Amino acid sequence: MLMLDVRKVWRSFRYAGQGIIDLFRYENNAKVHLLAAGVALGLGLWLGLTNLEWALLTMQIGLVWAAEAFNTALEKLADRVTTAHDPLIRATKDLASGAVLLVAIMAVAVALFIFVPKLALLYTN
Ligand SMILES: Nc1ncnc2c1ncn2[C@@H]1O[C@H](COP(=O)(O)OP(=O)(O)OP(=O)(O)O)[C@@H](O)[C@H]1O
Repeated sequence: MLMLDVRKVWRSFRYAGQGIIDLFRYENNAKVHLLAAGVALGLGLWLGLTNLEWALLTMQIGLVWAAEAFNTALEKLADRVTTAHDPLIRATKDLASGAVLLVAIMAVAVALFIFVPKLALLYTN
């Protein structure tokens, strides 16, 4: 029978929340992404965005944070496997951080598409 264990769901949320707190508390790159998101949200509030632009911006911020979280998780797992120099660990970590970089580049591109025309309009009027 379909029975929902609400306490288990709540516990999972708490663990996930702790993961998010740890991410922004201990990971330097995540702090950079947090700052960048703050700047983008501030710019959005200042310049005024459409619902679709807010949706795109929010999505990009979420994607970068999630990629950073996955990257951090993989790094920790890799360090558990070995901290000795290892070509597969190097490849794993480079690929994971490459994924973050890809998403971050796309986020910058989306931000430019949204903000540049608005800033141009502001400074040409
Ligand atoms: N055990 C290892 N063997 C080989 N190369 C490694 C190893 N650990 C780290 N590296 C190399 O050093 C880089 C940085 O790894 P590190 O674990 O220090 O992550 P970080 O400085 O937190 O990087 P990131 O910016 O991706 O969060 C890796 O991308 C990889 O190229």
